[in-house]
Amino acid sequence: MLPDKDEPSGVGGGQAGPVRSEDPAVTLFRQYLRLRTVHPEPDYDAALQFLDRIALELGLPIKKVEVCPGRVIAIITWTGANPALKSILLNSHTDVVPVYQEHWKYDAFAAIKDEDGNIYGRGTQDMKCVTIQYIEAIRRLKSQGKTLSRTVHMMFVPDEEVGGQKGMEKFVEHPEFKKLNIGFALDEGLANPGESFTVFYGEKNPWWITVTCPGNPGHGSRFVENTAAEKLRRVINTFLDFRETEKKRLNTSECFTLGDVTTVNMTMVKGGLTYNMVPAEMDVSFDLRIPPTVNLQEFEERIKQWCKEAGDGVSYKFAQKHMNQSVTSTADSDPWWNAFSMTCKAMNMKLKTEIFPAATDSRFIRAVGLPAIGFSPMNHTPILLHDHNEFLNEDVFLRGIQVYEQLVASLASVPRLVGEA
Ligand SMILES: CSCC[C@H](NC=O)C(=O)O
Ligand SMILES: [Zn+2]
Ligand SMILES: [Zn+2]
Repeated sequence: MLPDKDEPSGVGGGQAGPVRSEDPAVTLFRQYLRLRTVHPEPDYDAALQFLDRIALELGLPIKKVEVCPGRVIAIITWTGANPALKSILLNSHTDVVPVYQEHWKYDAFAAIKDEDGNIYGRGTQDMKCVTIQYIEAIRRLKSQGKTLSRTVHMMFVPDEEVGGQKGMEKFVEHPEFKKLNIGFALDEGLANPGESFTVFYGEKNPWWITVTCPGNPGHGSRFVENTAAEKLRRVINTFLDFRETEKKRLNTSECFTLGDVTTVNMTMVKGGLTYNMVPAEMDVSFDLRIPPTVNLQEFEERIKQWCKEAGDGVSYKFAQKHMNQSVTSTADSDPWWNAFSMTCKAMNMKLKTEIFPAATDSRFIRAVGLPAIGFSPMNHTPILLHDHNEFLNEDVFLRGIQVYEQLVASLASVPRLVGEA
């Protein structure tokens, strides 16, 4: 299969048969996918240049705030008829995770479209699709001559995939963030293989923990007492036993989804110098994701106890420890949720509300007290974020633009709320 040319493309990957001309929104999506904003060295300049061009096309101002050296947040703003009202934030991150190219059918940065209209590339689901869908929805609303009462900000953020410390976590504390006067935010969600759309009203808290096990050193030919490895084994056993318990709870009547149980994965082990020296220290690291319903203080006490029981001197340290458990209202009486869910209902979309199993920049937005909903309009699509051969069908992508068109129009038309200017 031949890679499609950049533009004006149209043929489904060089197939014979009738030519379906490509929607310009799909062409733009494919152009954006070709930018290598991939870790560990994302080409953020390319993304910023692309966004400059978009702002120019839309006739909207773009603001850039460098929160850390080389880490710029860009904001394209469509001012509403009543700018004193709280605004709507459409958030997306510009970075993508790396690929194992040898496991991909096509070049992960060529945005190849196959004969079924499936577009392959890193970021097709996470979350370059959503970025372009926001842009295209605004483009269409503007070209229809619509004026919405609330201001809409599209925000483009770096470094979400590496934890957001130099991105959204910094920016929510920046005076420029306050100035945006945000009332409600949309951010990324996940695909759904069925007919429904999954909507996330909260997230699990990520805890990244390293447990250090000190022990007596000595010659590898002896029975050294109280070794690091013996303690390490106890630590691993307790964490992985807990993993089994949680795994068993999944898919039972009390826990329906991954968002309802604590996940534990052992992700790194370190220690030792040579075959014949008993090491003085061994380390093990875990990635834990804890639902907002868990008492975090009690949970940390359990970890403390596990370490104590593993032996003398066993200690732990956090590389990430998120404690904010705020969730966004999905009550019918909530004006934002009402606008969101009613608009989806009017489009005959079935929604499934869940807790996001991993972490997104929404956690920083919720942590400063703002409501945020995680939503990527991809149904009939396997969940392939961070996976090989990530793809999105162009029809699903195009339908998502229509969804945002309606959603943005109704969210930015939510009448003045109590306490608003
Ligand atoms: C905990 S910070 C890392 C954030 C990352 N986000 C997307 O995959 C995640 O691992 O969930
Ligand atoms: Zn993402
Ligand atoms: Zn991701």
